[in-house]
Amino acid sequence: MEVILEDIGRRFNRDWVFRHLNYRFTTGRRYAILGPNGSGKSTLLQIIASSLTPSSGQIRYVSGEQHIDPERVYQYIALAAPYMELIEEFTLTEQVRFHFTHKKYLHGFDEQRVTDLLGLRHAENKQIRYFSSGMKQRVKLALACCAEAPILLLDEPATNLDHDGVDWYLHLVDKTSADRMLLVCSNQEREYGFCEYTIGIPAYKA
Ligand SMILES: Nc1ncnc2c1ncn2[C@@H]1O[C@H](COP(=O)(O)OP(=O)(O)OP(=O)(O)O)[C@@H](O)[C@H]1O
Repeated sequence: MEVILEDIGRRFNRDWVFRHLNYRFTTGRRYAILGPNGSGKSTLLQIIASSLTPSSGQIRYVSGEQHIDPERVYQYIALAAPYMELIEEFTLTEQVRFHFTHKKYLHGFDEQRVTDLLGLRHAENKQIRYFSSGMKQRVKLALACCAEAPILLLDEPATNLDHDGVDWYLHLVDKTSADRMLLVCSNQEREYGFCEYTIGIPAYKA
Protein backbone atom coordinates (compact mmCIF):
# COMPACT_ATOMS: atom_id res chain seq x y z
CA MET A 1 0.00 0.00 0.00
CA GLU A 2 1.14 3.55 -0.70
CA VAL A 3 0.04 6.96 0.53
CA ILE A 4 1.11 9.63 -1.95
CA LEU A 5 1.18 13.32 -1.06
CA GLU A 6 1.22 15.55 -4.12
CA ASP A 7 2.17 19.15 -3.41
CA ILE A 8 -0.10 19.30 -0.40
CA GLY A 9 -0.54 22.27 1.88
CA ARG A 10 -2.87 23.14 4.70
CA ARG A 11 -3.92 26.49 6.08
CA PHE A 12 -6.21 27.59 8.84
CA ASN A 13 -7.81 30.87 7.83
CA ARG A 14 -4.95 32.83 6.23
CA ASP A 15 -2.09 31.02 7.91
CA TRP A 16 -0.36 28.23 6.05
CA VAL A 17 0.85 25.47 8.39
CA PHE A 18 2.89 23.83 5.59
CA ARG A 19 2.98 23.92 1.80
CA HIS A 20 4.40 22.08 -1.21
CA LEU A 21 4.81 18.78 0.57
CA ASN A 22 5.52 15.86 -1.76
CA TYR A 23 6.05 12.45 -0.25
CA ARG A 24 5.39 8.76 -0.83
CA PHE A 25 4.78 6.47 2.16
CA THR A 26 5.09 2.72 1.59
CA THR A 27 4.01 -0.38 3.52
CA GLY A 28 6.78 -2.01 5.56
CA ARG A 29 8.54 1.27 6.32
CA ARG A 30 8.63 3.34 9.49
CA TYR A 31 8.53 7.12 9.31
CA ALA A 32 9.00 9.86 11.91
CA ILE A 33 7.19 13.16 11.32
CA LEU A 34 9.23 15.69 13.24
CA GLY A 35 9.00 19.32 14.28
CA PRO A 36 8.54 21.53 17.32
CA ASN A 37 5.19 22.23 19.00
CA GLY A 38 2.73 23.82 16.61
CA SER A 39 4.74 23.00 13.47
CA GLY A 40 1.95 20.91 11.92
CA LYS A 41 2.70 17.26 12.73
CA SER A 42 -0.81 16.43 13.95
CA THR A 43 -2.30 18.40 11.06
CA LEU A 44 -0.35 16.27 8.58
CA LEU A 45 -1.31 13.06 10.38
CA GLN A 46 -4.99 14.02 10.27
CA ILE A 47 -4.70 14.73 6.54
CA ILE A 48 -3.11 11.30 6.03
CA ALA A 49 -5.91 9.73 8.12
CA SER A 50 -8.34 11.58 5.86
CA SER A 51 -10.05 13.29 8.79
CA LEU A 52 -8.84 16.66 7.48
CA THR A 53 -8.59 17.73 3.84
CA PRO A 54 -5.55 19.48 2.38
CA SER A 55 -6.10 23.14 1.37
CA SER A 56 -3.99 22.56 -1.73
CA GLY A 57 -2.61 19.58 -3.61
CA GLN A 58 -3.95 16.06 -3.32
CA ILE A 59 -3.45 12.83 -1.45
CA ARG A 60 -3.83 9.42 -3.03
CA TYR A 61 -4.12 5.98 -1.43
CA VAL A 62 -3.12 3.01 -3.54
CA SER A 63 -3.36 -0.66 -2.64
CA GLY A 64 -1.88 -2.82 -5.40
CA GLU A 65 -3.65 -1.62 -8.54
CA GLN A 66 -6.60 -0.28 -6.59
CA HIS A 67 -7.16 3.38 -5.72
CA ILE A 68 -8.89 3.79 -2.37
CA ASP A 69 -11.59 6.39 -1.88
CA PRO A 70 -10.47 8.82 0.89
CA GLU A 71 -13.89 8.27 2.53
CA ARG A 72 -13.04 4.58 3.00
CA VAL A 73 -9.45 5.08 4.14
CA TYR A 74 -10.42 4.75 7.81
CA GLN A 75 -10.81 1.03 7.16
CA TYR A 76 -7.07 0.82 6.48
CA ILE A 77 -5.93 2.92 9.43
CA ALA A 78 -5.28 2.39 13.13
CA LEU A 79 -4.59 5.56 15.11
CA ALA A 80 -3.49 6.52 18.62
CA ALA A 81 -3.42 10.24 19.38
CA PRO A 82 -3.80 12.60 22.35
CA TYR A 83 -7.04 14.03 20.87
CA MET A 84 -8.65 10.56 20.69
CA GLU A 85 -10.86 9.76 23.65
CA LEU A 86 -11.45 6.43 25.32
CA ILE A 87 -14.93 5.71 26.64
CA GLU A 88 -14.61 6.68 30.29
CA GLU A 89 -17.69 4.74 31.42
CA PHE A 90 -16.38 1.43 30.09
CA THR A 91 -14.26 -0.99 32.07
CA LEU A 92 -11.01 -2.01 30.39
CA THR A 93 -12.55 -5.29 29.22
CA GLU A 94 -15.57 -3.46 27.77
CA GLN A 95 -13.31 -0.93 26.02
CA VAL A 96 -11.22 -3.68 24.43
CA ARG A 97 -14.32 -5.65 23.34
CA PHE A 98 -15.99 -2.53 21.94
CA HIS A 99 -12.92 -1.50 19.95
CA PHE A 100 -12.58 -4.92 18.39
CA THR A 101 -16.19 -5.09 17.30
CA HIS A 102 -15.18 -2.32 14.82
CA LYS A 103 -11.64 -3.48 14.04
CA LYS A 104 -10.20 -6.95 13.50
CA TYR A 105 -7.42 -8.19 15.73
CA LEU A 106 -3.93 -8.17 14.26
CA HIS A 107 -2.88 -11.73 13.39
CA GLY A 108 -1.92 -13.59 16.59
CA PHE A 109 -3.87 -11.32 18.94
CA ASP A 110 -7.14 -11.73 20.81
CA GLU A 111 -8.79 -10.19 23.88
CA GLN A 112 -6.64 -12.21 26.24
CA ARG A 113 -3.38 -11.34 24.55
CA VAL A 114 -4.18 -7.64 24.34
CA THR A 115 -5.02 -7.56 28.07
CA ASP A 116 -1.86 -9.51 28.92
CA LEU A 117 0.23 -7.24 26.72
CA LEU A 118 -1.18 -4.19 28.48
CA GLY A 119 0.02 -5.54 31.82
CA LEU A 120 -3.25 -4.28 33.33
CA ARG A 121 -4.87 -7.56 34.38
CA HIS A 122 -5.55 -6.10 37.83
CA ALA A 123 -7.59 -3.30 36.21
CA GLU A 124 -9.72 -5.39 33.85
CA ASN A 125 -12.92 -4.48 35.68
CA LYS A 126 -12.00 -0.92 36.54
CA GLN A 127 -13.69 1.92 34.65
CA ILE A 128 -11.38 3.81 32.32
CA ARG A 129 -12.31 7.06 34.14
CA TYR A 130 -10.26 5.82 37.12
CA PHE A 131 -7.17 4.98 35.04
CA SER A 132 -4.08 7.14 35.39
CA SER A 133 -3.00 9.14 32.32
CA GLY A 134 -0.19 6.65 31.67
CA MET A 135 -2.58 3.68 31.87
CA LYS A 136 -4.93 5.39 29.40
CA GLN A 137 -2.03 6.01 27.04
CA ARG A 138 -1.08 2.33 27.15
CA VAL A 139 -4.68 1.40 26.31
CA LYS A 140 -4.77 3.77 23.32
CA LEU A 141 -1.49 2.41 22.00
CA ALA A 142 -2.46 -1.24 22.46
CA LEU A 143 -5.84 -0.75 20.76
CA ALA A 144 -4.16 0.87 17.75
CA CYS A 145 -1.15 -1.43 17.46
CA CYS A 146 -3.10 -4.68 17.96
CA ALA A 147 -5.70 -3.83 15.29
CA GLU A 148 -5.41 -5.25 11.81
CA ALA A 149 -4.72 -2.23 9.59
CA PRO A 150 -1.95 -1.69 7.06
CA ILE A 151 -1.38 1.91 8.20
CA LEU A 152 -0.51 2.61 11.83
CA LEU A 153 -0.47 6.25 12.93
CA LEU A 154 0.93 7.20 16.35
CA ASP A 155 0.80 10.83 17.43
CA GLU A 156 3.15 11.58 20.35
CA PRO A 157 3.05 7.95 21.54
CA ALA A 158 5.18 8.43 24.68
CA THR A 159 2.84 11.11 26.10
CA ASN A 160 2.30 10.44 29.82
CA LEU A 161 4.50 7.33 29.80
CA ASP A 162 7.21 6.89 32.43
CA HIS A 163 10.52 5.15 31.76
CA ASP A 164 9.00 1.64 32.00
CA GLY A 165 6.07 2.82 29.89
CA VAL A 166 8.39 3.96 27.10
CA ASP A 167 10.17 0.59 27.16
CA TRP A 168 6.74 -1.08 27.03
CA TYR A 169 5.77 1.08 24.01
CA LEU A 170 9.02 0.21 22.17
CA HIS A 171 8.36 -3.50 22.80
CA LEU A 172 4.76 -3.08 21.56
CA VAL A 173 5.92 -1.46 18.32
CA ASP A 174 8.54 -4.15 17.85
CA LYS A 175 5.89 -6.88 18.22
CA THR A 176 3.23 -5.26 16.02
CA SER A 177 4.76 -3.07 13.30
CA ALA A 178 6.18 -5.68 10.91
CA ASP A 179 4.93 -5.35 7.32
CA ARG A 180 2.91 -2.22 8.09
CA MET A 181 3.33 1.46 7.29
CA LEU A 182 4.10 3.16 10.60
CA LEU A 183 4.09 6.93 11.05
CA VAL A 184 5.13 8.47 14.37
CA CYS A 185 4.62 12.19 15.08
CA SER A 186 7.13 13.29 17.63
CA ASN A 187 9.63 15.75 18.95
CA GLN A 188 11.30 13.26 21.28
CA GLU A 189 14.00 10.96 19.95
CA ARG A 190 13.11 8.15 22.39
CA GLU A 191 9.72 7.61 20.73
CA TYR A 192 10.85 7.49 17.09
CA GLY A 193 14.49 6.29 17.22
CA PHE A 194 13.57 3.06 15.40
CA CYS A 195 12.18 4.89 12.33
CA GLU A 196 14.20 4.56 9.13
CA TYR A 197 12.81 7.72 7.50
CA THR A 198 12.22 11.22 8.83
CA ILE A 199 10.15 14.14 7.55
CA GLY A 200 10.88 17.50 9.10
CA ILE A 201 7.74 19.65 8.86
CA PRO A 202 9.55 23.00 9.28
CA ALA A 203 11.15 22.41 5.86
CA TYR A 204 7.68 22.90 4.36
CA LYS A 205 6.81 26.08 6.20
CA ALA A 206 5.13 28.53 3.85
N1 LIG B 1 -8.66 23.72 13.81
C1 LIG B 1 -7.69 24.63 13.80
N2 LIG B 1 -7.98 25.94 13.62
C2 LIG B 1 -7.00 26.87 13.59
N3 LIG B 1 -5.69 26.59 13.73
C3 LIG B 1 -5.35 25.30 13.91
C4 LIG B 1 -6.32 24.26 13.97
N4 LIG B 1 -5.67 23.08 14.17
C5 LIG B 1 -4.36 23.38 14.24
N5 LIG B 1 -4.16 24.71 14.08
C6 LIG B 1 -2.86 25.40 14.07
O1 LIG B 1 -2.01 24.72 13.16
C7 LIG B 1 -0.67 24.73 13.65
C8 LIG B 1 -0.13 23.30 13.68
O2 LIG B 1 -0.80 22.59 14.72
P1 LIG B 1 -0.52 21.04 14.99
O3 LIG B 1 -1.39 20.63 16.11
O4 LIG B 1 -0.62 20.30 13.71
O5 LIG B 1 1.01 21.09 15.44
P2 LIG B 1 1.92 19.94 16.09
O6 LIG B 1 3.24 19.99 15.39
O7 LIG B 1 1.21 18.64 16.08
O8 LIG B 1 2.07 20.48 17.57
P3 LIG B 1 2.33 19.72 18.98
O9 LIG B 1 3.75 19.20 18.95
O10 LIG B 1 2.17 20.84 19.98
O11 LIG B 1 1.29 18.65 19.13
C9 LIG B 1 -0.68 25.45 14.99
O12 LIG B 1 -0.33 26.78 14.78
C10 LIG B 1 -2.14 25.34 15.40
O13 LIG B 1 -2.53 26.42 16.22
